[in-house]
Amino acid sequence: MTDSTRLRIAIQKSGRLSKDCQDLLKQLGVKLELREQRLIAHATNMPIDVLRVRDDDIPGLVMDGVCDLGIVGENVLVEAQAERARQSLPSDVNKLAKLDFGYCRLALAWPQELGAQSKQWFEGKRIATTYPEILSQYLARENIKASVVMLTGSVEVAPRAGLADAICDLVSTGATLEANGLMQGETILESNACLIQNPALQDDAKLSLINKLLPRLRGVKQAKESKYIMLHAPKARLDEICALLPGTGQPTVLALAGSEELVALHMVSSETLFWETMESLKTLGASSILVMPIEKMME
Ligand SMILES: Nc1ncnc2c1ncn2[C@@H]1O[C@H](COP(=O)(O)OP(=O)(O)OP(=O)(O)O)[C@@H](O)[C@H]1O
Ligand SMILES: O=P(O)(O)OC[C@H]1O[C@H](OP(=O)(O)OP(=O)(O)O)[C@H](O)[C@@H]1O
Ligand SMILES: [Mg+2]
Repeated sequence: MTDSTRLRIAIQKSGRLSKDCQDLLKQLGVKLELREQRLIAHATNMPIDVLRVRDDDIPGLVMDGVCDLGIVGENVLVEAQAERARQSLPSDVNKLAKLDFGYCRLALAWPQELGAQSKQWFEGKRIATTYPEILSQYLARENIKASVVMLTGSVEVAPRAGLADAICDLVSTGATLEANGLMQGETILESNACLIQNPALQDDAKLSLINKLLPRLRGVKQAKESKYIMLHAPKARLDEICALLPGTGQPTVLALAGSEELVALHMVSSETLFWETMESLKTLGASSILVMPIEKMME
């Protein structure tokens, strides 16, 4: 029996988003005992239950209020919203955050041997996809009359199998398209994993728990984008050195024992192109440069 007073979060059970979702919950301080066979995991330190389901089911579970929160790819969310709106089912969610994993794009592709094609080529063709709503909306927008062949997986084999002339599927590195002799065309949708909430949620205790988790989520994101930097710098070039390291707050400048010209500088920086920056710092006279990852941050 599940307890309806506990915040319910739906995540993908096994697939591309599962590990990132589990890691994120851990970084947010949610302690879970995940057992492979269990579809519900109870947090041991917060009133949170995690439901582990197929990703396609996540938007509906959140829209119907079965779960309060969900983590799902925007591709699946947009498709479910269009399908449910057409069936007059609840299709609203509050998008609380775009997450920094699950990046992919939904794109058109066709057999490589046909070479480059314009949009007009799709007229009268059969296009295989797992995203019939998004594809149909695109075709209507572009005024292309083509038929949509719905497949739940292995879409890339459809042209070779004679099921379709072209496909509309997810692409990340492009390796799957290449392996299947397909050429990538226009991107219809760019997608990331996102955190969604049931818009009708009114339970004060659950809302305040969400309001506690959201700053932590921002802290995790900010920590990933930041580095802690320690270096020795000539006093005379301190301003130039700091200018190379955009960051939060003021740097800490400490005296170095036995040195008149050098100081130690510690700071948090959002600079990411680190090898290039370190080389520029060296030419300004910096030495003993250490760059360290930050696990959590709260300003
Ligand atoms: N190659 C990729 N790189 C990054 N993210 C991806 C990639 N392919 C898919 N995704 C994202 O991850 C989500 C889950 O992908 P996955 O392939 O695990 O789904 P699935 O096979 O439909 O899983 P399920 O069994 O849960 O229905 C996709 O909806 C998309 O948002
Ligand atoms: O451009 P790429 O980096 O090759 O990634 C694209 C592939 O990744 C996803 O499938 P996944 O590998 O998750 O397998 P699935 O289709 O069995 O879910 C997607 O459906 C594509 O087939
Ligand atoms: Mg799925």
